[in-house]
Amino acid sequence: MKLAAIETRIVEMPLVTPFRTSFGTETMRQVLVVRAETDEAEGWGECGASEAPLYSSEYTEGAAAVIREFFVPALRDAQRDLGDDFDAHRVAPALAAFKEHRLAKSAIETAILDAQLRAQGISFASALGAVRESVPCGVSLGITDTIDQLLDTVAASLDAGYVRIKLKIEPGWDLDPVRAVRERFGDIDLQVDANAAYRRSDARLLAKLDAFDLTLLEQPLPADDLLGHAALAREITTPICLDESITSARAAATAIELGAVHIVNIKPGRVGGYLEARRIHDLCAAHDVPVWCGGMLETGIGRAANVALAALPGFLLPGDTSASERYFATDLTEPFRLEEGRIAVPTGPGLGVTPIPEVLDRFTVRQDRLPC
Ligand SMILES: CC(=O)N[C@@H](Cc1ccc2ccccc2c1)C(=O)O
Ligand SMILES: [Mg+2]
Repeated sequence: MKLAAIETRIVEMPLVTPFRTSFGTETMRQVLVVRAETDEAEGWGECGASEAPLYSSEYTEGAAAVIREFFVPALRDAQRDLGDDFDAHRVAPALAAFKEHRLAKSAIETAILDAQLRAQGISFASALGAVRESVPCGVSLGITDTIDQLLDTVAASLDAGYVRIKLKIEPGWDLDPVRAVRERFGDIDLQVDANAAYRRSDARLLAKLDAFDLTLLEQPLPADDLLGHAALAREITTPICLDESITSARAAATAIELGAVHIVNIKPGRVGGYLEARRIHDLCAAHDVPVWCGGMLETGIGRAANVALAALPGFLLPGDTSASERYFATDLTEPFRLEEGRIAVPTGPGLGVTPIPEVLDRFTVRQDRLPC
């Protein structure tokens, strides 16, 4: 393939409701959208970073800068050296010298992979090894001002058909909301996500969650505290799921070997792309570790790729691949809809969806075209 240019757009889309987690509240999603222009097709990718480096160290403007200053020149060099052999599988090696910036790397790799697959007429799902035509969907519910507000959002989510409820928790908002949801809704599939808000000294408090028979407790401790998660796993019965800690297949292998994780939340952006996400899926399957597909409040671009990934064999638990309307009144692509608790896997070439030009233009606040 011949990569002619990478175009980056900073897009700002209002969220239908504020999304509050232990690390902050989002009311607008600022997303970096990447378009890869090749001689045969164009491809799309999305960077999961947000305006501020609160989930991880990456943030939207920083991702745009690292792509402009370092990644595009490196892709130019890779094309020069590889000629026609350049393709999406050469992107990660071409960018490997640059440390971290995985969300930005993922957006570039996805856009180039999408262009390649569209040119070949192959869907993302078949390229990744999907085995299902639709995937069961869970929903992630933010921290609310009152328990009653939370119970209303849980009721609305169950009415909408979501098959699993995930509650954000933080110190001071944990046992009470979980108990209230259990008392009101019985034995629904329920899990919690702390986004690293607790410490090892909170083990006795976290052990009290065992009474509520949760499917999992996601990332209770800091991303780099694998030994803490391993110790916690010996003190509580709720299965430990890791998100922020799992930055690569090697990190997943380490966490599994240390006994720090029972279930893995796979987020392609967090691990540098869909190809590494597939490797983590394969590694976890070899260790009988269930995985599910996490979410970063993606637009339809990232959502399409995530739904395809979630259709792989080892994705045994419902993910955070919620419908577009969970986050956006108007999505960049045709909206993803929940049907009987499931979302259909796109079947068209590449991602199978494309941004709607006038919507993309309406939400674009900045655009750069970087020749390769
Ligand atoms: C659906 C869900 O809970 N996602 C993340 C947290 C999260 C929440 C909000 C975000 C806003 C902008 C960018 C990334 C974000 C990630 C998680 O599983 O931990
Ligand atoms: Mg999480």
